[in-house]
Amino acid sequence: MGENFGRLRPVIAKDSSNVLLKLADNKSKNYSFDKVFHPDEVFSEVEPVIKSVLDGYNACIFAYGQTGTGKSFTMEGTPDSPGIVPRAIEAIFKQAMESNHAFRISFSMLEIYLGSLKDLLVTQPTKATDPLPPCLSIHTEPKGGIEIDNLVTIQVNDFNQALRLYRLGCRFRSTASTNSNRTSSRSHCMIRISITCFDAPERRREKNKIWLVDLGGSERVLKTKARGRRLDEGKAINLSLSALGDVIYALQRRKRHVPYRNSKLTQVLKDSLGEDSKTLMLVHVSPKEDDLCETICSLNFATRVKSVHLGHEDSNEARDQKEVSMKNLQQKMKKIEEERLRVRGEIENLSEKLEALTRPAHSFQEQLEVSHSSEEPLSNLKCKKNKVDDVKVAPMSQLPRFMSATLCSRRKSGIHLHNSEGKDRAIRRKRPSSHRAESVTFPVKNKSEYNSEHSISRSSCLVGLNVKNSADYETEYSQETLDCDVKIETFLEQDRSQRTSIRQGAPPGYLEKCGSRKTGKFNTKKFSKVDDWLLHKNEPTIAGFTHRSKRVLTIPIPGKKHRGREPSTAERLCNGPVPAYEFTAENTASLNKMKKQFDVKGDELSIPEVITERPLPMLKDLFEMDSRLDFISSSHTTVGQTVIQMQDFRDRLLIDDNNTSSTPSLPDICCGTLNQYRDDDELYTMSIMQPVKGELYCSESMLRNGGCTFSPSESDNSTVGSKGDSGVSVSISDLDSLCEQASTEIGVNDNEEEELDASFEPFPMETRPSPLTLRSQRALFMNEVNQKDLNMHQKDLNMPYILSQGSTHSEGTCYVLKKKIQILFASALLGLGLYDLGFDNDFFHGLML
Ligand SMILES: Nc1ncnc2c1ncn2[C@@H]1O[C@H](COP(=O)(O)OP(=O)(O)OP(=O)(O)O)[C@@H](O)[C@H]1O
Repeated sequence: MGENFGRLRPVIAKDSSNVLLKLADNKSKNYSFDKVFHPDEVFSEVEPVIKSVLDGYNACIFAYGQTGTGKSFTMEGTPDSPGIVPRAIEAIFKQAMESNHAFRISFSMLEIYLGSLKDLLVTQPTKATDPLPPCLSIHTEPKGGIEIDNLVTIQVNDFNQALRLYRLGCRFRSTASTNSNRTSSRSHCMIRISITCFDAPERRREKNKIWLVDLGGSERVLKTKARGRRLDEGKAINLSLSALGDVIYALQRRKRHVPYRNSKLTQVLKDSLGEDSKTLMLVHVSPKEDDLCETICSLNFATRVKSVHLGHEDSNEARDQKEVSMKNLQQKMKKIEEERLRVRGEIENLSEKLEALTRPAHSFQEQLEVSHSSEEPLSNLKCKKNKVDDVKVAPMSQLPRFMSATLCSRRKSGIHLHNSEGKDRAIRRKRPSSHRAESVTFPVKNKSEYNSEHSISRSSCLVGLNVKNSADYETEYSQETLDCDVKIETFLEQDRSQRTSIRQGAPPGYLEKCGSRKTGKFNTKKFSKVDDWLLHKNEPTIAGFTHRSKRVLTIPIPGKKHRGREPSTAERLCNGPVPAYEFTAENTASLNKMKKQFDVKGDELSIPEVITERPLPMLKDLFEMDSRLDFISSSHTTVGQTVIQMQDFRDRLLIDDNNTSSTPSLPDICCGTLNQYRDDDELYTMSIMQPVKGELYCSESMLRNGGCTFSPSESDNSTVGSKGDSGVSVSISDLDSLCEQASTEIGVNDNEEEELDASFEPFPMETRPSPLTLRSQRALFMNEVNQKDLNMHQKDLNMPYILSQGSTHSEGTCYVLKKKIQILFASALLGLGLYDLGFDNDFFHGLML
């Protein structure tokens, strides 16, 4: 404050942030600031800025105000009362010392006089002969920093060094006496403290600086009445202050262009006013009433500077634009997500379809389940590898062309082609009109109209192929057979002449010599052929049956009660003990007869001479020992996964002669899959359905019912008893004839038969049940049972035992059927590739013809 205060108009500091300026007696104006300082409180606001400088921020502290208002006094102070500059320098060194980092502090000092930079640390020439100091120029570094070329920068190690330099520079400042201030500053004095710290990554930047600026005072030329050089100095100061105001205004309005280059002052302070710099402006005002206008201008300028918010905050407009852009992006993301989910769903659906199409078949049974019914001409000639009836396969027309099943893909995936109408068909197999056998040839009932030969692989997947011309598919079939180890051949009856050329494993001419089914002649030559075939099959060509020739069938002698646990199937297969069987007193006599007949002296009756003396038993041998096989009780054998139980077979045959009145329980006829029915020709046909759980029970009822038909079926309830769909039907008369021939050819003498027959009670002809009543117990729940039939079936439940072993050859049906069971049993023992060892095997059928 100068001494020429004149008349004062009080500037009232209402509180620490508001200033009330009395404009007139009844008029005043209020200004709000961050802080209204008491003289002793000024530096308290400077210390935080100093701390930011040590943290790497650029900073600027400048004093602004009317001339003579005490700016230089505030910044420089006095020796007794140091101003902002010395105290700031002192604070910098103090905080640097307290820091863990090592700082390099440099000191520079210049003034902007008449628009030019003047280094205050360089001795100014006093004579014309003195060399001129280097010219200072401002340039911008690549990183945006402002550097002043040729400016003397002196590294200072402590506060005193810096203070001496500062005082040295102050001595060169341009000052002059004006009407407003005897020691008026005629320039802008700028002190730069540069700080460098390399080992502090947490600092904002390695090298930063703080400007301590004592601005020249704004002055009104008319009031100061400056002339000449003073006037020029005043104009230059006002001009630079105006440029500073413009920069502040541009920063306040966040204009894209900030006019830094309008003055040297703003150019030098460019990197210390904007961006992330810390700026502290000290506004000085005069208390004099005459300086009211300058005071108002200074306060307005301070208010504008106060409203400047540097940094990267967005404007409202930019914020709105960002919000709109964000919403648009969110909508796009939502659409993309929806599209992604949709595509993912499609991919999953296609994957499921692909998996269904490529899923391997679990068993041949599944293949049968999905095989075509007889609606398609050749459907039952083809095997299907996969079960696809539950899978909805897209029509071919809807699939891309590249996804259309090729022959190879069908073969592997089990895709069935569509019928001629192009409809998808859930492939179902009813009773086949053809038969399958493994490595054997067999006749097929002439039901379908196809007349070509086809060899079908079990592992093939040709079920459902709408084969119209066999010639077109012969290549396919031949290809299929290359992939499998078991070949299945199907033939039409009228094509038997061609069978020898394509069958596998069977000796030539085998089937040609078989008797015709229709003739009812039991041509036993086929047994020899089968024997030959068995010998031929002795080669271990079928996995799992290479040791079958070593099997020994041990039959427990009746009367011996075997104790111990129930043997497992494996044990039974390995000649283990058969399940315990306790004979009653009624059959003891029969036992003794049988032991005498076979000259058995031990407790066990075995047939090693048949099975062990030869690599493989001959079927004729089995027939020769048919009576012995009658003793087979609960014998089990397993081939593959199928168990055949000759359940209670012996019990039906070993009835004491003296106990003819006994009424043994009706034997279990078959497992729940057996059905019988009567057709119009009074053929009593028995259909043994697919074994349930792999077990098949053979029993007496089979013997009593004139014929049997063993054929595969897809389910328990399908086509049972339907007329004409059985593969083989044998009339009673035919079977009788067959039985008679068979008993003769296999060498069963009359004496033996009579002896055997004597042990059984013949079933009186008058009480012989009608074919209908011959339905078994098990057939009750399997057949379509009406109330009428049910009443009749009640009789069946208590039906007396019927002689199974033909007492006369006229009732030899039982005999032949027994033979068939024996053959089945033997086949199971030998692992003759019976398909699942159900009675649907073609080998068995072949033997029946
Ligand atoms: N707070 C104060 N206490 C005592 N004296 C003061 C104070 N403030 C300023 N003065 C005196 O007022 C006179 C003018 O002060 P100063 O030179 O600091 O003003 P200025 O704003 O720097 O003027 P100019 O802009 O012309 O340089 C000086 O003689 C100074 O000693």
